Amino acid sequence: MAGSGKFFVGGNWKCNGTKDSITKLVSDLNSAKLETDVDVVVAPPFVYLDKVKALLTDRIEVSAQNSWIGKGGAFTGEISVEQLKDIGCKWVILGHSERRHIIGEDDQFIGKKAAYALNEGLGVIACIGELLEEREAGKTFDVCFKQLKAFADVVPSWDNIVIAYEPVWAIGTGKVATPQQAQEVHVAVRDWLKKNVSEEVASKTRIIYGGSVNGSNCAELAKQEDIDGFLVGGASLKGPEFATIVNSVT
Ligand SMILES: O=C(COP(=O)(O)O)NO
Repeated sequence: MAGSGKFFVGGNWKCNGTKDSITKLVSDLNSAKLETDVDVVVAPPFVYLDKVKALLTDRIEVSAQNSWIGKGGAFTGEISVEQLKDIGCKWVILGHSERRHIIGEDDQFIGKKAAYALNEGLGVIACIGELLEEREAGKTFDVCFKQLKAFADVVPSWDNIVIAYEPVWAIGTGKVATPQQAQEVHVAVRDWLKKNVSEEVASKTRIIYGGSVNGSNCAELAKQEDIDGFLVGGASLKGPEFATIVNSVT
């Protein structure tokens, strides 16, 4: 399995940063004291991936924020899994809600991307999560299970998958899910894996939470039994705060 820690914390830098700000952020991350049982991954914008990989110590891996659905070639604007591996990238975030709801990627397209990346040896951070109106309509589990099924139908194995539950209404809003709200969905996801994949996959797969996680709310969330880490957006752009979040999960 890519990464052997019991816990997993990713920093999704999204479309943020400059050469100078990222050099400073990496310097802060390199000097942070990080708990050992946590796999730590940061996902810079593509243009800075190689630079960040070269500057980071081995303690932190890099992830892409997306990858192409197959081999490279005449696909203008796309980045292939082969190219990501060529620069030492070990992970890719797929199915992020911003790619689902802004770019328009559907479940099957995302599932095929995940299958290709896994078959080529990348780890996949597989994102799921409901819209506010879906939660208010009582459809949270239906939405998450449908998104999960689109991965399960095609992935070759679950060994290198981390599931990130990111309620869309909590992303970038400051409206973090309560520990109880997050735990309820994480338990349901683990139960879905047990029923639809296997007991072993259900117990081994790390299920992480994302959506307005910060240095103040991470400890309460991390106490929940089925929260195995975080996928952090805004707070991951601040090195010391991201280190606080990493160290809160053990
Ligand atoms: O999208 C997110 C979460 O973003 P925020 O922490 O900024 O809510 N992670 O992938």
